[in-house]
Amino acid sequence: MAGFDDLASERSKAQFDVEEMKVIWAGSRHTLEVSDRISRLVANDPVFRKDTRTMLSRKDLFKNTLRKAAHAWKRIIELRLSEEEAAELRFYVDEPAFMDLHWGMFIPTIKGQGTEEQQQKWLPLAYKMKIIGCYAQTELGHGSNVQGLETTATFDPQTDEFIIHSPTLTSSKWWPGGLGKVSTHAVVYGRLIIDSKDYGVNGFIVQLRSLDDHLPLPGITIGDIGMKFGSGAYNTMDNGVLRFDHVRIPRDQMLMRVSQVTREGKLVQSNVPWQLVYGTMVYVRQKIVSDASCALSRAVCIATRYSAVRRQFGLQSNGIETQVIDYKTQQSRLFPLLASAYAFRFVGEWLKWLYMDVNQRLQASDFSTLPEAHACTAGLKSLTTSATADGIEECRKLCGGHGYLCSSGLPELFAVYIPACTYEGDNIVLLLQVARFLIKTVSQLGSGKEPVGTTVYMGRVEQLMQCHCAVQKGFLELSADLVQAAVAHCQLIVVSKFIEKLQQDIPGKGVKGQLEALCNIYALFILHKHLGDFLSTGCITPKQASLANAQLRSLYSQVRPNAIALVDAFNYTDHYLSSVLGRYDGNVYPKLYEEAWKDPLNDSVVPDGYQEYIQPILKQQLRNARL
Ligand SMILES: CCCCCCCCC/C=C/C(=O)SCCNC(=O)CCNC(=O)[C@H](O)C(C)(C)COP(=O)(O)OP(=O)(O)OC[C@H]1O[C@@H](n2cnc3c(N)ncnc32)[C@H](O)[C@@H]1OP(=O)(O)O
Ligand SMILES: Cc1cc2nc3c(=O)[nH]c(=O)nc-3n(C[C@H](O)[C@H](O)[C@H](O)COP(=O)(O)OP(=O)(O)OC[C@H]3O[C@@H](n4cnc5c(N)ncnc54)[C@H](O)[C@@H]3O)c2cc1C
Repeated sequence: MAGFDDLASERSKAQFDVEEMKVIWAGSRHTLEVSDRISRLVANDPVFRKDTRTMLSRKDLFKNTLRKAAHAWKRIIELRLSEEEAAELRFYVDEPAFMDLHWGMFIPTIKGQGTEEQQQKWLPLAYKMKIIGCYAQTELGHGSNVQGLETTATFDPQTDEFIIHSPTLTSSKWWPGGLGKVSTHAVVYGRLIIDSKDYGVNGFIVQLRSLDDHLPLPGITIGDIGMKFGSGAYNTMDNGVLRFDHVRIPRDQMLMRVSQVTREGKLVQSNVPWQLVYGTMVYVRQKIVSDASCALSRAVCIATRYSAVRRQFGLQSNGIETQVIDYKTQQSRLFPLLASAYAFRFVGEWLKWLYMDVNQRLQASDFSTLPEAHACTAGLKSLTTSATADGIEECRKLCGGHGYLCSSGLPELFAVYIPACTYEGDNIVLLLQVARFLIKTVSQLGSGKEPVGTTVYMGRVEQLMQCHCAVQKGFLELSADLVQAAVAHCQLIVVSKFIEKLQQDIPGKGVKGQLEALCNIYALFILHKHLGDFLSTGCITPKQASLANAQLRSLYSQVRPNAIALVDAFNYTDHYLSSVLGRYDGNVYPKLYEEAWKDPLNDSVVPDGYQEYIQPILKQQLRNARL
């Protein structure tokens, strides 16, 4: 078979140990073993099939998601899966659902912002799924501006309770995932009011629905906010709307690690920075960076395998056309994305370490690295999600017409992925936070602090920082240049962490060589993309720039024979890729043809509606023709 032979021949060209590269990509032999075993468990379970998703109505789609979530939970219990294995299973089920927010936000919030006592009360309930929680921060009128939230939590000393209320339409909670139809509880962010004084935004655990009949509790109005981008995609998630009409909760349901309210209604600030109220967002942003490398690698795997199977023009002496992966234009679009996937993987590993390090320091009341953790998670979340969203779309285009078919897996991947540029912090708003951090950092240079990083990339950041920003009325008015400086700073981090990765012990024949090539491709691609910045720094000359470009092109030739092996190293099952174009066996054309007939439109040869609408036209034309 053409496609199969092509991929088999490509795999025989590999100049490195693919099995060892799989370990590098997974992070360790242990994580490779777990992800390999769990991904195959999911792939072989018919309940987790994904190919019908785009053909279901919203209600059937959602009910099917609930069925999958219940089955996943049942398998986790039956197989006694560890937390790590359970997380892998939810990842490979590959369907946005309330479980993501229960495990990925509700539980981390209680762990990060609850007192020991509150953790002991609520975590066992959450871990055993006796309650299902969501993270209700964003409102109809405010998402980016957390300090602008309007929901109120007013302390009532008479009853030792907080009264949770939605005073305006714009204070309606709006967007929280899992809120619309499933969650029984939420961490609700609202303004703490004591004795008519506003003490700003805090988190409160609020029960939303009865645990007996799932009906909303008194004073609670709750529902789904409606269809989102794409047909299947994120519509498996019940992003919800929630309003409170003076709902009372016990005082001990305010998350009190950061600040406490005493029985007398006195606010006591603990010794941790108030920004810990934002801690869950930092946690999720670092996770999103790893998720970006997964989503981008998935799209690149599909586009790379298809580029090796697809032949177009360039008839060769053996009578067959040229593989499109051999065209320099295809390589110059595809290989930087392949390099970016690896680059984001490694910076995601580092960010996970940074996040754990910050948390360990917090335990010892060392808050010194919190600002850097915030800036890095915010900036890298912004950089990697924007690049990944653009990269998935580029992979769709790299697959030509067939990339636009749902059976390619790319439209669905794009539709599910792109809100990552918005949720957990709009990407521009987050870059502004990085810019603010850079301004503070630059102002401290010379006081013993020296910038670190690769010279050329460092020079670019410094140059971009020589722009104008003005502080007006306590609100930082940042020029767009500073946002570019923030992007440059994050790209510097990505390149630096890739270089650091290469300094580690990297076993396996040829593995380090391939990673060095990918690191150089990423660094030179970014240099080429932002050449104006780099030339304006004076760190490189036009001659050096053209040498760098030539080097980039020669690196593409170096990667070309290894491209299929480099995407095989992601170790994705065909189920996870859910793409006819990205099949491991390359058997594309027969499968594309087979998939077409599965579409419900092909259930009948003559389509519904022909008799009512088309036949009369044709008949009329026929009559006209006879007249
Ligand atoms: C896993 C499963 C996946 C599951 C998959 C994921 C599914 C999707 C789920 C989506 C969930 C969501 O979207 S949840 C909702 C997400 N929402 C957001 O991300 C909102 C974004 N907005 C914000 O974070 C804030 O409003 C922000 C923009 C930072 C501005 O905050 P403020 O106005 O309070 O503060 P500022 O005046 O800007 O800054 C005051 C100081 O605090 C610092 N600061 C600000 N934020 C900080 C932070 N997070 N940590 C530390 N420090 C911080 C600043 O650097 C300043 O420090 P100094 O300079 O030293 O004073
Ligand atoms: C799929 C999805 C899932 C979500 N899940 C959750 C959830 O589970 N829980 C939850 O609480 N929230 C959730 N959200 C909400 C999400 O966190 C917010 O939408 C996000 O933080 C962006 O805020 P916003 O909508 O207010 O955007 P806005 O801030 O209104 O953005 C609009 C435009 O204004 C610009 N802008 C805003 N402020 C500035 C500024 N100071 N300077 C320059 N430009 C600015 C932005 O860059 C953007 O271009 C979800 C959203 C989506 C799409």
